[in-house]
Amino acid sequence: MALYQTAAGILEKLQRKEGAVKTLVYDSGYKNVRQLYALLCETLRYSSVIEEIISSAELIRGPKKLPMNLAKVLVYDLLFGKGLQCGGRWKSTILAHRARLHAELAKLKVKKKVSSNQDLVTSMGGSSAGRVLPRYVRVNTLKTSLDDVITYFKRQGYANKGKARSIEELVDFAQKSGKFFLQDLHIPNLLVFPPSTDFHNDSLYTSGHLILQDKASCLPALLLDPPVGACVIDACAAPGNKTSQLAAIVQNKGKVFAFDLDTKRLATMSTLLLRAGVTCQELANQDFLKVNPCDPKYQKVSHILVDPSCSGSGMPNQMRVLTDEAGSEKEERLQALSAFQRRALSHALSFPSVQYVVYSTCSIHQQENEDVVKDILQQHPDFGLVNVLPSWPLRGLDTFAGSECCLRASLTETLTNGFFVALFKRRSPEERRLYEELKQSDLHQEEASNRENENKDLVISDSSVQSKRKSEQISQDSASSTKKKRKKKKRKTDQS
Ligand SMILES: C[S@@+](CC[C@H](N)C(=O)[O-])C[C@H]1O[C@@H](n2cnc3c(N)ncnc32)[C@H](O)[C@@H]1O
Repeated sequence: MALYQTAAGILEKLQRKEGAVKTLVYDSGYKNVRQLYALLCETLRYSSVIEEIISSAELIRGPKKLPMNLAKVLVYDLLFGKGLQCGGRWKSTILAHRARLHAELAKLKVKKKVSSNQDLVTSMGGSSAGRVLPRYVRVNTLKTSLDDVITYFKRQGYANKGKARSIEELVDFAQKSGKFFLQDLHIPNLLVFPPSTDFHNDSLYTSGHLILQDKASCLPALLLDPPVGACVIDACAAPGNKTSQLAAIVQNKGKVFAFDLDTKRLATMSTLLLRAGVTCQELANQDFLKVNPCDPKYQKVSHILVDPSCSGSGMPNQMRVLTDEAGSEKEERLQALSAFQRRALSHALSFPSVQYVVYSTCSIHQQENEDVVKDILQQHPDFGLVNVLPSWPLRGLDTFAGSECCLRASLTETLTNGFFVALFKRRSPEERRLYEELKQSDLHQEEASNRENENKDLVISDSSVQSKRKSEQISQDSASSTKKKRKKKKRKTDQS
């Protein structure tokens, strides 16, 4: 029963906005973190279906009524999960209603004209456009190679369907079930399996040869792309999936300094890194904002990954919780988060030798994404954006000139969790000179058109359009100048 009581307690905390699912799961002290997390994610995904069934089956009526959140997790496991796994006093209550609950589920399917549980969730707004995330599996090259893993899966009876050519192909693939897999078209060393595939008990997963990581969350480390032997910082690192990816990219040779404020998450991270064969890390239970950039220890840090705490609104199981928040509370929370994100990103850019900084969130909110990037670019003219992965279909929202250099990810467009990534590069002295010149000429232009406007009211709209065009040009010029330099490197990423 502890499983269901703990899960119900977490659902309550989520409703009181006391944290994100993952954090609350880690904080609960429940031993089987994976089991608890899976139960919560699925209960949240089925939430509207379960609520409707509970209501029509009149499950929580009467004097000794079952608490709503406990009812939700129990009904989830009875109808959609592994069957009830407890012997507590509420089990008999639920079992007494079993036939009625199944009947209400069947009625609801008829009403919604669907036959599968997944279609029912979709029809009730639980998941976008009937799209389901496939199972993404990153091959940990610290322990094995892509070829060896492919050979292993073929021996296990999985058919290799080759490399995907388009996101549409992945979408079709994700509708299927069976023993086969594809290689991803954007991320090298990423395999894609049908959604129902479960590797939690697979020996390659338990031994750290495979990392179960959403495709979008593989982007930041991939785009940062530190060279072998580089000195890297992972600013907000736990539970460490991106740290292990960074360690694989530098081939365990340089150094990965990883910081996190949360002791429990850091402990989980230690286990994850040990299992993944990471040896180049230095973990610190420390506030990244208090790390001294001038400490000689960080003198050689050339690449920094900033993946700070965010609303998590891009995670499918979080969407409902966030959209249910009252407007003003949501706004306050977003403001607090984006203030921290600005400080963390700005702090990263202040390290004296840093050349590249990648910023990412699993949020869909502009306040945590484009707005943060725009402000930071204004505060740090010595950095510009790199136009990463040109073949990626979903770009930053058009809120500032150059926002198309950023990447967005979503279930409907890229078949991933909702995500955002921007890569900053320190401008060379030549790029900085060019940038200042263009900025200066833009200011002159603006000044001239302002003076003109004082005299001629009628040309106001034309002048401001001209001024806007010019500022767009600046960003494109600086983007294309950095783009040329990165082109060779990024072509490699795109092709692989
Ligand atoms: C989105 S999670 C990071 C996920 C991680 N990058 C990964 O891929 O596994 C954000 C992390 O930032 C940590 N955090 C929040 N404020 C921090 C701070 N001031 N300094 C360091 N870490 C912080 C949180 O504890 C949390 O673990």
